[in-house]
Amino acid sequence: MEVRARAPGKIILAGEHAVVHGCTAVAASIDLYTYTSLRFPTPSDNDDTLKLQLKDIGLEFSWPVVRIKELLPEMDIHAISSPSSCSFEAINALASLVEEQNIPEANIGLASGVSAFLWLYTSIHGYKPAKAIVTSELPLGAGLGSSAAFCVALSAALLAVSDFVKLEFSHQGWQIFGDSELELVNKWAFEGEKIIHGKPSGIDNTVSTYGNMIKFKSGDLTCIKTNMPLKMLITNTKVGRNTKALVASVSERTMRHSNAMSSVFNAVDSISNELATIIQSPVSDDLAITEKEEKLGELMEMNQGLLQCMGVSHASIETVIRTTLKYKLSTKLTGAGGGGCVLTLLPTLLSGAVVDKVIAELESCGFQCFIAGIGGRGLEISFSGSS
Ligand SMILES: Nc1ncnc2c1ncn2[C@@H]1O[C@H](COP(=O)(O)OP(=O)(O)O)[C@@H](O)[C@H]1O
Ligand SMILES: C[C@@](O)(CCOP(=O)(O)O)CC(=O)O
Ligand SMILES: [Mg+2]
Repeated sequence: MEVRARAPGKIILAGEHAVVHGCTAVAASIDLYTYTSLRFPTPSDNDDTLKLQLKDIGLEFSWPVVRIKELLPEMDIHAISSPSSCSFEAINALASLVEEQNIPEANIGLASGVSAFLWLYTSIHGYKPAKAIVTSELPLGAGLGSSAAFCVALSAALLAVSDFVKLEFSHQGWQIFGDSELELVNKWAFEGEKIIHGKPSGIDNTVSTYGNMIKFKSGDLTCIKTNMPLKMLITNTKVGRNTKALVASVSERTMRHSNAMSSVFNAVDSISNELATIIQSPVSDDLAITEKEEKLGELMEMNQGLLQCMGVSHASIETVIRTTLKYKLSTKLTGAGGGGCVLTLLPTLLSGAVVDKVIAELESCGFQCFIAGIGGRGLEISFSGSS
């Protein structure tokens, strides 16, 4: 039997970074997914390895399970229901197991993802041989939450066939988990995110697990019901960056200027709350929508200014902002910044011709533009083959 899971990426409409420091943020899932499949070999396969294939990247990693046993301490399988953090010793052991795979220098960013895989796998299935295959529609390391989607899809596939979660599975395509399973997936995915991000807020794994649009503060989520159409242009600057390093740099700035940064974070908190209120308030007509869009655009610009104060903007992001401003459109970075993806609010009454012009101008700078569906599905799983 094979289990598959898919988990969406996300955009953050307001509050990235500040959310790591306990402030409110607003995020929505997008209709781009990371897929994982998991299969255990049969005895006749005579295969005693754990394999991870990153299909679209064209890389495959393989560890004899005895090698994993040598380096990683025995997991307490009863701890599946209460995920625990990876110890310092385990982090080092994972790093050794990953190092032995000689990841090409050009893909070295994947090392933390591979460590997270090994940690999640061995925590849930111990030293059992298996093959996991991962593919993703998300750009990796671009602010759209690929790390969280990876951890959520992986945790879900692993838990779906664990002794702990006994699922009534049907063979009818994508299904959703119950509330308690979703909660457990989200907790495990958060542990995986810690390995990749260092100090995640948990917003990315939460929105990837539950989908929709959410308001998130200190681990608590509130579902936001949107009362207006919301269209965002996503521009990938294609400038590579690393969330862990950016989150750490904001924390360092916070240590240096704690009062000033706490004012910056408080301002972001107010922006996120106001943005959520606007999105949820009822609309009567086109004029009301236009007014709301103007307010949202202004809040996005204010949030971008504060992200710049935190030191996470980038010349490429500023280029997108300048370009879209020529068309009176509001833009902010999304995710950790430092490059990666940028959001531009596309008002309902904006003509298709103008949108095409903006996209053409941005793409002429070497950026890549797309419009994704926002606030849709969260995690889903499916089974195939005989059990
Ligand atoms: N499909 C994947 N396969 C393996 N690792 C992944 C995958 N998706 C994400 N990752 C891991 O997450 C890292 C990117 O995460 P991050 O820097 O947080 O950016 P983002 O989450 O915005 O894409 C990658 O460098 C890799 O380690
Ligand atoms: C910067 C931050 O707020 C979002 C990071 O998102 P991404 O990994 O860049 O997609 C960090 C976090 O909330 O964990
Ligand atoms: Mg991430």
